[in-house]
Amino acid sequence: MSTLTNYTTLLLVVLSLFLGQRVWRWRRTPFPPGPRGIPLVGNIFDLPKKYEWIHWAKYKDMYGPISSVSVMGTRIVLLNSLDACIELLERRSSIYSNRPVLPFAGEMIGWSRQLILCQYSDRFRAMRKMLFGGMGTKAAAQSFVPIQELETRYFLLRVTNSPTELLSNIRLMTGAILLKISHGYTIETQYPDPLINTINTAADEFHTATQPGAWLIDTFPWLQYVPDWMPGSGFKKVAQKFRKTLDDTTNLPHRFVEKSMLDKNASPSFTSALLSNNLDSNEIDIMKCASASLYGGGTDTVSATISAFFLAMILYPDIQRKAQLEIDQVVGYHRLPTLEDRDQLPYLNAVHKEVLRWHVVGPMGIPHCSTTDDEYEGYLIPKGSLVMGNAWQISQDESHYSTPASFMPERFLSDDGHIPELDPRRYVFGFGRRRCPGIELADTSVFIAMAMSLSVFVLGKAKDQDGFEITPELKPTSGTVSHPVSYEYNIQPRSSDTVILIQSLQSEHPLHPKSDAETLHKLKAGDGDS
Ligand code: HEM
Repeated sequence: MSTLTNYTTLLLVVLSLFLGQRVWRWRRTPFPPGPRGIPLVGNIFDLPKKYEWIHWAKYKDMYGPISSVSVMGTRIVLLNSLDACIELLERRSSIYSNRPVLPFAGEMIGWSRQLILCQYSDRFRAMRKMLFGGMGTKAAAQSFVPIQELETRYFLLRVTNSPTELLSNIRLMTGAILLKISHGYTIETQYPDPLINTINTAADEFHTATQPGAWLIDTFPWLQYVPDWMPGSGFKKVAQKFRKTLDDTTNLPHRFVEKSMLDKNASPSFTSALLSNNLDSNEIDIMKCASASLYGGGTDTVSATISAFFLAMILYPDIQRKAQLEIDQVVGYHRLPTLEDRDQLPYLNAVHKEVLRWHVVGPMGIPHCSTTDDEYEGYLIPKGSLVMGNAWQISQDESHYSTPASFMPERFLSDDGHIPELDPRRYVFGFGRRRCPGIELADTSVFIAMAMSLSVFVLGKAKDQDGFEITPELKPTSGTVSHPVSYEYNIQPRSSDTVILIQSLQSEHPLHPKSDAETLHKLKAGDGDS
């Protein structure tokens, strides 16, 4: 008994010393600098309403590469240098790989089961492992190149037939590629595809559900337990509706693959490859969410990058011509370029990098969340902080880039002893264990679209009613994924040779391949009956 008391006393002494030391540290170590907040709500009025990355980048001049604000008790840490991003989000990734807990979007609707909001856990690791094995390496991604090349050919045909629909056709191509890769699903191109409609609705609902401050339950999580009949509990109905859409985006395409495999007509895909491995029910659930993350993570980002590429070609016709000349010299005039030509197209590779740097489509990435207290450069980063790396700031950093405001692919070439500047793929895909799992697919999809499009089209400025050229501008939209605001353009076949080349595609590929929309409709209807 007395030994027990001694142990207890010892334990209490150690515990109080430990706590005392922590409180002492907390008192002594300041948070990363930032503007002074007001009681209770903190810096809520310092949060930017748009162009977050430009707003936060100004903090670098004011406070240095690491700064912070506090909103309703949560510390938001802003990293405005590549070194800080690498040190915290990569070298210390065991601490900085969580995502914020969002009671409404994450728990009530179910987004925390999907990769994007999944906590750093076994489920997260299992999803990332499946994605890495299925497409994370160059060799794995290689197996999807035929799909990317075929869908890009369809894109060329569609743009030729309806040149005013360039931007919507970019999105159609990207969606078609990703659903073919994830589930072997062929989208409908003549009327709105039912699967794409459902996924787009889920994306809109995600946006609504994750609006900061829009849902009281995110501040007071106990509200989820209020009974349905209570006034003010309408958010529960909204959550139920959004949850159904989210479940559909995960379950419907999965059932489509199961049915195609049973009918022995499944196209090879990420899902069908994993399903052949006799997974248990937990692994199947994880795999469904991993597959669903491909369209969700890839469509907007890849479309925005390709759209920025076309805009750059309109604004910089000399660069367009130089890239076309390089393609002509390597590929000739009688076939389309393929991914195999890539190593022989250094200038086009440089244009690709410059597009990624010129318009950073995920300028602030997705917030990481820290799981323990940490100290960096003499500042305390408390557990539960949201940590964001400003990729846009890095893209404009003069210590990495000469004249960063200019569109200058040459900066990435190694001709005549020139040392290439920092490859933007180092930071535009995020950092550490949360780094984008679709890098390889994004890299090849964008390159193929650039090479094939430049080989057959010439991009130029549109003209107004009086015949004057309209010069578009790069105006990014705000938000997690930033698109160039839509712009005017003129797109034409490059020459009579390219007209013949495009016509030959028409005879090789039907413009409207038979889609899987009908099967999906049936699966959806069956779902309604059950
Ligand atoms: C140019 C195209 C793309 C860009 C610029 C991009 C960028 C990013 C960035 C910045 C992140 C956040 C990383 C972080 O938190 O540190 C991310 C995450 C993610 N990306 Fe991409 N991405 C692109 C294409 C793709 C593609 C093609 C896919 C799927 C095939 C994809 C799937 C995802 C997923 C699922 C996540 C969440 C990862 C996680 O939370 O663990 N992305 N991406």
